[in-house]
Order: sequence, then C-alpha cells, then structure tokens
Amino acid sequence: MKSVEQHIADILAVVADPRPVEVDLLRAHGTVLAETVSSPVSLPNFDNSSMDGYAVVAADLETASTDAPVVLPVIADIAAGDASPVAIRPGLCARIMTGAPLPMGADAVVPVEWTDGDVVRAAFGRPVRVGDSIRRAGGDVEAGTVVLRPGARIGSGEMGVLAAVGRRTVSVFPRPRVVVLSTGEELVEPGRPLGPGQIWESNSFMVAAAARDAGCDVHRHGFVGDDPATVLDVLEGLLVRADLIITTGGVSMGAHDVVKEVLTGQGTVEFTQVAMQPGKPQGFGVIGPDRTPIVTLPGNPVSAFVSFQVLVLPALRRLRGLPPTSLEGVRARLAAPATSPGGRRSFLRGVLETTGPDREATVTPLTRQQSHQLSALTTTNALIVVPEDVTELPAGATVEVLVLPRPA
Ligand SMILES: Nc1nc2c(c(=O)[nH]1)N[C@H]1C(S)=C(S)[C@@H](COP(=O)(O)OP(=O)(O)OC[C@H]3O[C@@H](n4cnc5c(N)ncnc54)[C@H](O)[C@@H]3O)O[C@H]1N2
Ligand code: MOO
Repeated sequence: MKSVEQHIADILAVVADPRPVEVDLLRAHGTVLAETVSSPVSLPNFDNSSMDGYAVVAADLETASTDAPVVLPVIADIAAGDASPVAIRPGLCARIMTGAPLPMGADAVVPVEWTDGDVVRAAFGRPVRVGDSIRRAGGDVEAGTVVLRPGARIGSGEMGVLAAVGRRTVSVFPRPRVVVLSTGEELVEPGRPLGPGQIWESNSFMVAAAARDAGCDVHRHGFVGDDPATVLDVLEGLLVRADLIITTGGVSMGAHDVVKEVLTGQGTVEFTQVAMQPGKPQGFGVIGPDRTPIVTLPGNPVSAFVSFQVLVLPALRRLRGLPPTSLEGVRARLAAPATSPGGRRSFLRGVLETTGPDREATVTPLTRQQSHQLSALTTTNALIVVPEDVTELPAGATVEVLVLPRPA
C-alpha cells in the first residue's frame, strides 16, 4: 500500500502554484497577498490631536490649578479634515478636535474635560506636559516602511492596513475554485423524501464546507448517479470552472464504482490504496485539455472527511499561495485505550483538551470510529494518529494529534 506521505506528495505534484491577479481591495478579503506592500506616506501623515480639546503651549499652563485657572483666548477652531494652516503662539490657544492637524506653535493638547469648554476664552485648571494628547507623524508607520509581505492572509486587520496606506487594488493569489461532485445511485437531495434503500446525500455538503473553511471558492455541484456516461459528461462540463475537482464515492471494489470506471485511463488519473484508516481507496490525477487536477475521495462519509483533511488540504494551501503544510500536530496524552489495524495509519476522531492544574494536553478517542459514523464529526476537534506499526495503545500513552480546523 502507498504511504500517506507519498500520496500527499503526489497530489501536491499535480496542482500548480497559483498566478497572482490584481483585484479590487474589497475582493482581496480571504485571499493571500502576492506582493510586498509599503506605505507611500507616514501614518499619521501629520501631527494631530488624539483628544477633543485645546491646542496649547504647555509652558503657559505651568501654574494652572483649580483655584487659579489660566485663561487663554481661543483664536481658532480646528476640525478633523481642516486644511487651512493655523498657528498659535504663547498666550493663545485653539479649539481642536480628535484627528485635526495640530496648529504650528502648539506642543500639547488639553482634553476639553480639563477646561471650562469656553469657545472664546478657555479656562485651564491644571498643567499639561509637552507632547500630551499629540499623535506624531509616523508614530504608527514611517513612510516607505513595509506593512505587509507576500504570503500574508488578508483578514480584517490586513484590509484595514491596506486601505490606510491608500491601496485601492492589490496583487493577490485568488481563492482557488474548487468543484465538489459526489456519486451514488442511492443518494437523495436533503429535503426530498427518501425511498427504500436511499440516503440523504451529505458528502458534497461536508466537503464543500471544508473547502470553504480552507479559503476556497467552492461550487457544490451536488451528486450524480452511477451511470458512467452521465458522470463523464458532468465532469467534462465542470472542468472549465475548477482549479481542482473533488469527487466522493465510487472508487472501491464494487460492481458500480463509477468514478474508478470512467476515470481509469483518463489523463493521468490513477487509483490506489493508501495505508490509512479511514480513507484507503483513493485516486488522483489531471484530466481534460487544461490538465485540471482531480482528487477522488472514498464515499464513506468519515473516510471522505478524513481524506480531505489529511490528503487534500496541503494541495489547497498550495493553490492558495501558501506553504503546502499539513494540519498542525501536537503531542497529547491518550485518555482511553485505542486500537488500529496493522499496516495502516489510523486517524481516530478524538476530543483534544487541556486538563489539570498543569494544563496538560489530553485527547479522548470518541466511541463511534467506523467510516459511516458521521455523527462523531460534530464532537471531534482532532485526529489521533496511530502509526502503521502500532495496533494497540494503552491509556496514558503519548500520541500525535492533528488539530482540525475550526471555522471562525
Ligand atoms: N470489497 C471491498 N469493499 C470495500 C472496500 C474494499 O477494500 N473491498 N473498501 C471499503 C472502504 S475502506 C471504503 S472507504 C469504501 C469506499 O467506497 P466507494 O468510494 O466506492 O464509495 P461508495 O461505495 O460509493 O460508498 C460507500 C458508502 O458511503 C456512502 N456514501 C457514498 N457517497 C455518499 C454521499 N455523497 N453522501 C452520503 N453517503 C455517501 C454510501 O452509501 C456507502 O454506504 O468501500 C468499502 N468497500
Ligand atoms: O478506508 Mo475506508 O476509507 O475505511 O472506510
């Protein structure tokens, strides 16, 4: 059987590094930055007030007290956005709002709460230090400084910074377009009545959600039955809209394993058995005129889920412009015994938590570990790795655990 590492590497080899595109800033959300962004100006771009109050010369207020306030004439009213230059000299002050440019000659701002708030002659009841309530030019970012580097994931903070340095468009690796297609004659769209022997289709919803969580632009095509001509037809129609196609079902040894049947001999697709549990039957390759990558996951729902997380995620990260790393691994103490078939690496569904006074990482295997026992996926937050050469692990053993991604 093929090793998990080899299969991950093989899938990675069929997906290409993405090409950057210039997009409008709003559309950059959730993408990966492809360029170095530096600020053309300093932030702030000019000295300004951090308080609503009065711009003053600090030395004027040295003697100010509640009993003997210093009173200064107010010679200007400066709002945020005011462009006309204002200057004060000792013995004068200017009313100023938060974000408004500091007038020349002023070296401190007094919050309005420390004054009587008068707009003609303001009384100041306490002294102030030079620099108080002033936001200096460049105090956040100096002009020319790099604020974001290639590979940065553009979330809300990054969006804010890009806009603040004046970017309207930005060069990014766009979200990969992933198409999800399930197969199976027994499948029925959720919301429709079930007939005898039928089940509601769940894999394509699950895989589409997982790919969306991974930052992809997902088209859930839904599912098709086991008619080979239809499956091929549908797949051909989907090629143009996909950077990667993910199918589920029809890859095992059954008489109607249609994905295997129609894709064998197409492009570079090959089917194989990977030494993992669940997720043994697998396929991958490129198909069609544009050599579109395709990964064919097994139909058992938990097998499809685990295969996605272990085998497909690194390829999606590459397509996003990120390093193609696997799920984060941590060491944890096993809270209950675990078993595994020899020769295959098990990925048991578990619950990872930190317990006890020393916050030790502990992982508890869930009871429903079979490939059809989908309900465990609502509880699990981690996959417990049991190596190929281990069939039993006692409670208390230290194990490697892969932390499952959680949506925001
Ligand atoms: N003789 C053998 N039989 C099987 C083997 C084997 O080695 N020899 N491997 C087993 C393993 S392991 C797996 S995993 C499955 C994979 O089978 P397929 O990929 O061909 O999947 P299907 O047969 O189409 O379906 C399996 C199972 O999952 C249900 N299913 C399928 N698609 C969906 C969906 N979209 N939503 C919900 N449930 C789905 C389907 O009804 C079946 O119960 O093969 C084993 N057999
Ligand atoms: O390997 Mo299958 O993927 O166990 O159920």
